[in-house]
Amino acid sequence: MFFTYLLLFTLAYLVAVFYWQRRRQMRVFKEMGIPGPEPNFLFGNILAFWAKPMFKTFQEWHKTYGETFGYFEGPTPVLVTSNTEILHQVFIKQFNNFHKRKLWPVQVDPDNDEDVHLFFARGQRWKRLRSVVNPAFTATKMRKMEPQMNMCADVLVEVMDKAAEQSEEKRVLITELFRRLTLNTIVQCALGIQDNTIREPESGFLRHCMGVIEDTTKQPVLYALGFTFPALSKLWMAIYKYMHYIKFNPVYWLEEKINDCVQYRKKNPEPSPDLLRQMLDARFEVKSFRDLDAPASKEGHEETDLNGNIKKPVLRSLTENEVVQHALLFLMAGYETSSTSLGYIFYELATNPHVQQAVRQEIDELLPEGEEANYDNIRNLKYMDKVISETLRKYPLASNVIARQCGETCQVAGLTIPSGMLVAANAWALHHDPKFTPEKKAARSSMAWIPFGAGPRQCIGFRFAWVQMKLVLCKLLRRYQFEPASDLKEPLELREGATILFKEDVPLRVLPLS
Ligand code: HEM
Repeated sequence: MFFTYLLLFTLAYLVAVFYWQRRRQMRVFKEMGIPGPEPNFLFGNILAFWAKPMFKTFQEWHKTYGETFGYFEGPTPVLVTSNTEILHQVFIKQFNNFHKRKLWPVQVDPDNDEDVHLFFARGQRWKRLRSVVNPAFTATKMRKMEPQMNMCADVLVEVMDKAAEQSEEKRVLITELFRRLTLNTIVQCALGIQDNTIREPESGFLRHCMGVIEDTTKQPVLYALGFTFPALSKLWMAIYKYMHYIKFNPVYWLEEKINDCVQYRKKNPEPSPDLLRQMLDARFEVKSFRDLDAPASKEGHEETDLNGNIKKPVLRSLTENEVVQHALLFLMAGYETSSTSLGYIFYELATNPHVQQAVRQEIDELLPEGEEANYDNIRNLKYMDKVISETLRKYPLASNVIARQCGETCQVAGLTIPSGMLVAANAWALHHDPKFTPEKKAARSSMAWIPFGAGPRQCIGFRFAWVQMKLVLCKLLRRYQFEPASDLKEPLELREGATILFKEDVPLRVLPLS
């Protein structure tokens, strides 16, 4: 009996200590004078995202609490803001102290795991990876990849013709086609594989990439536990891996394909413009990534810190595992974002025919007599640039990843941000703020338009995506008139997955121009 009482007393004591600690942690925003929704001591505010997607919840909280507010993911405080001064400080000026991305509760350990790529890496490791991968995305490299992009767009036209012919109304579900196009393009440009995904909806690459994306939304309970008890992250990751051990994980299929490709390319080292060749040339035979991150002083080392200020050398090389992980990252980061963006652009063009006509007119004027669009001449299509910018302003589809974690406690625009706090950009509220409409573009802050994030960790594939979108626009607008199909639902209904995308595919009429 005594032991039962002792056990009950100990349990009650531990629960009380836990409760008291959580309550103390959750006072942080009140002490800073920052408003926000009342947190539950166990989950914080994450249950709100079960009822409504995060990007919509942020917009509602923005209306209730103003441009800067705080909430909790389990015990972790997240400061959400659309204040351009705070964003500028965090993403650019004080990047040295804010170089860490927001971590998800179930993911690899960014400091100790071999399988970490650029997206999750931090500190010197991130700097090394970014400096190796950056040269693969220069203007010169994009110019070399453009013929591949154009070839993929040609196949898209062939497939679109067939799809339109199958219905009397010439109705086509465009996002499914764009997904196949952008995956095919990235497989060719990143891996150098002549894939046929656009023609084959059942392609292995498409099925497995979609499987990975879908998987990010499939374990809400595991994710909730991860947010609530972040200190047990290794346990959540082990459970996640076990679940995939008994149920096939589509990532394994992709890793195997990429690994085969890496082995083949190592044996056949011909020069090629694809991203894999660039990374293989920077491959270095070491036992562990730690040997590459250790400061060294040999030739080829950078001598700057994360902001490019203090001297701290870093080796410009990748391990073989890092090459595979980056190839996988480019597939995943590149195809879904670009296809969803194209979906939004064509939806907007179909529902705003005068804008569609103006883009077409600009193409006809600047690329007369059917001159093929290429990397150099598409730079003159300035109205098209505006249409893409404006669409991404309306729909900042990758907004949920634009966040940073504070390293050491510091001052940001008059606020004391404690170590470990997350700062997230409220991109939807920011982009829809009447202060920052396109007409006021000249006067607005550079932080008012952030669909690709901001600062040194801004999207590395920005130029790749932009060139691809412009080439596709040229190809399709010269050939077709786009109109809403009879069953197009307006306004668009959106859902949140890895990106913010359409709840259902977008049906448009694709009418060949005479
Ligand atoms: C329209 C298409 C795209 C959009 C809207 C988009 C958006 C974003 C955003 C918002 C971020 C986070 C930036 C930040 O935290 O400041 C990001 C990061 C990243 N994106 Fe993209 N992206 C697109 C296309 C691509 C493509 C085509 C690739 C690769 C081929 C790519 C590769 C990456 C990588 C590797 C990162 C992580 C960079 C780092 O942490 O250093 N993205 N992207």
